[in-house]
Amino acid sequence: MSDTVGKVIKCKAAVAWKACKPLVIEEVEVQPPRAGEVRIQIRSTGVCHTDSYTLNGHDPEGLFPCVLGHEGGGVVESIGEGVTTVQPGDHVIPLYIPQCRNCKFCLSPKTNLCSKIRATQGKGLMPDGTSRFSCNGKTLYHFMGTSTFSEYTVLPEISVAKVNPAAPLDKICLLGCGIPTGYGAAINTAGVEPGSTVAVFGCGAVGLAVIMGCKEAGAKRIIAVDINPDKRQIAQSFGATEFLNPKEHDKPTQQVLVDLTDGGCDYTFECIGNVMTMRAALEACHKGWGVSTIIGVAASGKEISTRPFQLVTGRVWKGTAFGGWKSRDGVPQLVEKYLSGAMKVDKFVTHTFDLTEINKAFDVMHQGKSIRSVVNF
Ligand SMILES: NC(=O)C1=CN([C@@H]2O[C@H](COP(=O)(O)OP(=O)(O)OC[C@H]3O[C@@H](n4cnc5c(N)ncnc54)[C@H](OP(=O)(O)O)[C@@H]3O)[C@@H](O)[C@H]2O)C=CC1
Ligand SMILES: N[C@@H](CCC(=O)N[C@@H](CSC=O)C(=O)NCC(=O)O)C(=O)O
Ligand SMILES: [Zn+2]
Ligand SMILES: [Zn+2]
Repeated sequence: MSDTVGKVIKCKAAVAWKACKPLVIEEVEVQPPRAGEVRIQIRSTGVCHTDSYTLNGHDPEGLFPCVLGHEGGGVVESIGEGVTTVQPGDHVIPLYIPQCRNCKFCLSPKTNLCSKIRATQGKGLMPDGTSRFSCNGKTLYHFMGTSTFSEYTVLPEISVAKVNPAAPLDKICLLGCGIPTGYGAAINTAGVEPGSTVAVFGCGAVGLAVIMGCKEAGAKRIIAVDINPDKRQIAQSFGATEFLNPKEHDKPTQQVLVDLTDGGCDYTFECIGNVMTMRAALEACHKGWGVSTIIGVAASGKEISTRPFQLVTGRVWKGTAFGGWKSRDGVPQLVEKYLSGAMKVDKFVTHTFDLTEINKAFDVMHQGKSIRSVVNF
């Protein structure tokens, strides 16, 4: 048994003190897990666009000071009373959508949106309404129920997926968000069929994972849409058959796509978080049957619009969170798929940093240079 069990752990974490300010590496105190909770030593974490969105003050639920991060891989350090599904030493992926297996959402095959702890999670707190983090006597909020930008973090047991320890945590941490989200959007949410024509707006990690899912589903044409010309080559390496840079066209992107595809796409995906591209993605769908799936997270106060006629004439607007995966069941399966060589993960990692360099991960994201940065502890 580790000598930290039952004790407060002092460790390093990247603290978001205020919106729009760089993260600060601090010594934080992490309380032991309470009943039904698990304390995890985080070994690696990806940096997702949603971390940047929240740090930049765009999330209506964003709270400061907090510990961001939701794409982690780690090892269980200790467990609280009553925890039965994981034990110290287990390799785990923190889950921002839990799976309690009991709530009406978990019992429905139609959704992965377990709501057992959503209310407290959205307030930056553990299910008992308190935080496990503090720094110099000041309480820090949790983020997305995961807070992986810390050497240690505490999660509810229902928010932890136990995974095969043979898988490298510095790669499979990405199975905590971006890859399952995009891949699942194609496979689970949209249900892309063989022979389909699709368009994917935004070629970051999420969009590339959509492309990967569409290719696996047998899509005939996969049109990657991005304003960053550097994304052409990488999108094609993930399976895009064509690349469209809206900046190279005078016409609206939806018109370009409709013209290119004899009336529109069977499926489109928005992986940017911009309400204008959400509209373009919907309007690029084929009359009668085209389905557009929103994945991108738009800033506080933004609303989508289109002519209702677009829906009257058979286009469908959908959305997805974490690609529809029921998390504790799905993530270990995706890890096995990766280990079998049937799913790309390593290729998404373009940059690695130490915790002290975490702000550089945000810099390369904003410069359009990275797909995913992984921070190793
Ligand atoms: N629903 C869910 O469960 C999840 C949602 N998300 C959300 O998905 C979105 C994508 O995340 P992620 O892949 O990490 O983000 P990235 O920032 O890595 O990728 C976004 C891509 O879109 C490009 N882009 C920006 N503006 C436009 C535009 N107007 N037209 C075309 N392309 C554009 C960017 O170009 P450039 O290189 O120039 O920046 C970049 O290539 C975010 O909104 C994120 O918050 C993420 C995970 C889960
Ligand atoms: N808190 C925001 C919405 C943020 C959001 O939509 N998050 C996605 C995951 S994004 C991951 O990178 C999500 O899963 N949402 C489902 C949920 O229950 O939060 C807001 O209030 O608008
Ligand atoms: Zn994410
Ligand atoms: Zn549930």
